[in-house]
Amino acid sequence: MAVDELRAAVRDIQDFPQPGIVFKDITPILADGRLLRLAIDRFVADCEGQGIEKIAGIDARGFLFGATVADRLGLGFVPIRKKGKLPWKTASLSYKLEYAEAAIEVHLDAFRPGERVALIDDLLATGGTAAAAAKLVEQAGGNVVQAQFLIELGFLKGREVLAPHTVKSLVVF
Ligand SMILES: O=P(O)(O)OC[C@H]1O[C@H](OP(=O)(O)OP(=O)(O)O)[C@H](O)[C@@H]1O
Ligand SMILES: Nc1ncnc2[nH]cnc12
Repeated sequence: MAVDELRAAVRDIQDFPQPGIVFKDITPILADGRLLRLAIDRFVADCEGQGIEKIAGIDARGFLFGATVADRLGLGFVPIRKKGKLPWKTASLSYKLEYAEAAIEVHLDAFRPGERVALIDDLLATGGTAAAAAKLVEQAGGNVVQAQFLIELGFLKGREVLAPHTVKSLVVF
């Protein structure tokens, strides 16, 4: 099955970026044209029928998938960036993730009021990053219809942190 091929290609790196973390390395998927297309096809299929009007991608790995999906669907793409990178007026939030703390920002004029947004990132772990991103989209006027991930680490229960938003993941570990 296609999803099993994606799962098999993810590489586990022990103790990165710090002891105790098993890092899910997606670069083998990015490096394989067939697998990359397969992943993008699945992301696109999960958007269909949802009336999505804009894609928001989370810095940095979420840009790889988000912008590609946006292009496939003929939609605009909004970057949710790590603090200090966006040049205009922003909404900003600090958050905790599996192995760090950080802050992300979005431009305040990124969405039309009520615009239907799919939020895309490579990986859902504790949900800290995606929950902060969803709040930012809403502070900027967007309506988060769903959050989509290549990988979900189910045992970290990020899905519960994102509730009541709909979560769609291609591969669950
Ligand atoms: O669910 P969480 O516990 O919040 O973790 C998930 C986040 O962690 C990683 O990003 P990271 O901040 O390492 O940034 P990168 O994409 O720039 O590597 C990953 O790409 C997600 O954005
Ligand atoms: N275990 C993990 N592997 C890759 N990216 C992550 N982001 C947060 N936790 C992660």
